[in-house]
Amino acid sequence: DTLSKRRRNLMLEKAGIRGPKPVPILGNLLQLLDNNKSSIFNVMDNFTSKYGSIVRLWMANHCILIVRDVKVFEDVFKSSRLITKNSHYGLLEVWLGDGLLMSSGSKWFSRRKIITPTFHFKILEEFVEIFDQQSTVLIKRLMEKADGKTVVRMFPYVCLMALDIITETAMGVKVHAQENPEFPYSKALTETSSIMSDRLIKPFDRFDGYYRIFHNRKYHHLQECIKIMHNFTDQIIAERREALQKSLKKKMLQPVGSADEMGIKKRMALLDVLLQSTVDGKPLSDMDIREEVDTFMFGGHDTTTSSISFTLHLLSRHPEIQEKVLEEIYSVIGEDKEKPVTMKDLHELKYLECVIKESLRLYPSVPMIGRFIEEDIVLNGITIPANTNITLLMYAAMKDPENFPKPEEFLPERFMCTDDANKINPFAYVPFSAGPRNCIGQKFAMAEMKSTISKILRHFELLPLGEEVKPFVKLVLGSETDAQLGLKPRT
Ligand code: HEM
Repeated sequence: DTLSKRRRNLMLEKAGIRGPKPVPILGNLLQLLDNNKSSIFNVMDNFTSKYGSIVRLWMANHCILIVRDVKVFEDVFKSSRLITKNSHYGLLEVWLGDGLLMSSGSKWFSRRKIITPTFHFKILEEFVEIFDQQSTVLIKRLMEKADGKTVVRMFPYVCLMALDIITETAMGVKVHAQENPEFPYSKALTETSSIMSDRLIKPFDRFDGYYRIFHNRKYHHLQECIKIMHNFTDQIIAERREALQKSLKKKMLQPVGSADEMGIKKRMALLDVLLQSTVDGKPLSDMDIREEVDTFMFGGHDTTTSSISFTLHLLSRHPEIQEKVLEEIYSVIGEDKEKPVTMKDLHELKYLECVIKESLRLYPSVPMIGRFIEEDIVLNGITIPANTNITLLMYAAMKDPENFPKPEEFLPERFMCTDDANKINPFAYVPFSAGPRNCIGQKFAMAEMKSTISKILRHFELLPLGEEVKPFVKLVLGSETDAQLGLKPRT
């Protein structure tokens, strides 16, 4: 280990990669200890402005490179070898097992292949109705606050809606989280996300042994929450498997999702697609499916909550942009507030898409991602030694003035550019990551966000009330001040 440490140090030094001076044994852990949720961006930015676009950190024996160099991003994203996640993700393992987000090597490859059709356009199209129904429930809840004066904090409202959407689309069940936030599964999920977020940014808390001793109560609560979630997912899988088998027997080999005797088509949940998938002719086991369903639940609700909330806040501060989105909505959907939207309508909301993209640039739900380098590799001409973690600071790259002039400004028009010469570098704009390990739920997310944001704008004018957002890192991007705004019903 000492040899490997010396080798890594020598190679990085030779490549001119620098970083803060490590102390024996702990490395730079102490410099990272006073990390709190909102200061982590400052800590990272201070490192990169002092040491350059690639910075070396030591956490005990773990070497971590933090990177904001877009050329390195490009080499990482294009590589089919660099698909192993780094140690930070280990925290999620008790919950997500070895599902798509966490797995690597041939397991990841074969899973990705069978899960890709799960997000097929035809399946997503069926979900538009769910997006619409759940945002109708949200509108009802918001109406109580919509007096044009009350400051509304959007995150908790949006979160429960996103939870309802992902539970119904992933598992095919309604948990009514918006009406009943105390439902054990929904509560366990939000509490797990919150505990995991706290642990992620505290280097010592990440170690299970340490956390168990110093945060014993929380440790056991976390185990309890995970048990509740696993039991719930297991139960749903068992029910859906049985329903599938019955339907195959009864309806002459018609899978779930096909039309019943009355000709009424049953909607497929993502889980049903997995139940019908095979690897080398064999179906996935209940455990395999649970990992993937839990991964969808994790990947698919906090991320969209964050992006929808930040976008609504931004729109409340930019009335002229809000007006432009509304005009587009009227021209595509019409002025009837209750009319359900179709996938085709959502596709046509091009300006709204630019608004969401720009919001994700300024406030990326996933601000950084990590990889583990298993063997020496050349990235942007620099040989990076094996056994190194890299963290890509996507939030920083997306504010680089070279690729995004006036980087701090909210300018959705920058995404309207159609001429090739001025098009945005695809490796500089990466809120959904890029390459083989990009976000598999990207189209799902975009449809959900367009549907719910347009629904809210059809019903309310968003007013610039309350405090400004103060981004911080949870598992995904949150805001210390929540996402505040005022609401005025449109007549
Ligand atoms: C605004 C919304 C979203 C954003 C910004 C986002 C972003 C990302 C990013 C950056 C990654 C790469 C993570 C990494 O390399 O560590 C990722 C992966 C993933 N996302 Fe999303 N995501 C969003 C919504 C969703 C939704 C709605 C789902 C599911 C319904 C989903 C499911 C996944 C899965 C399963 C992966 C792992 C893919 C793999 O490793 O092959 N995401 N997402």
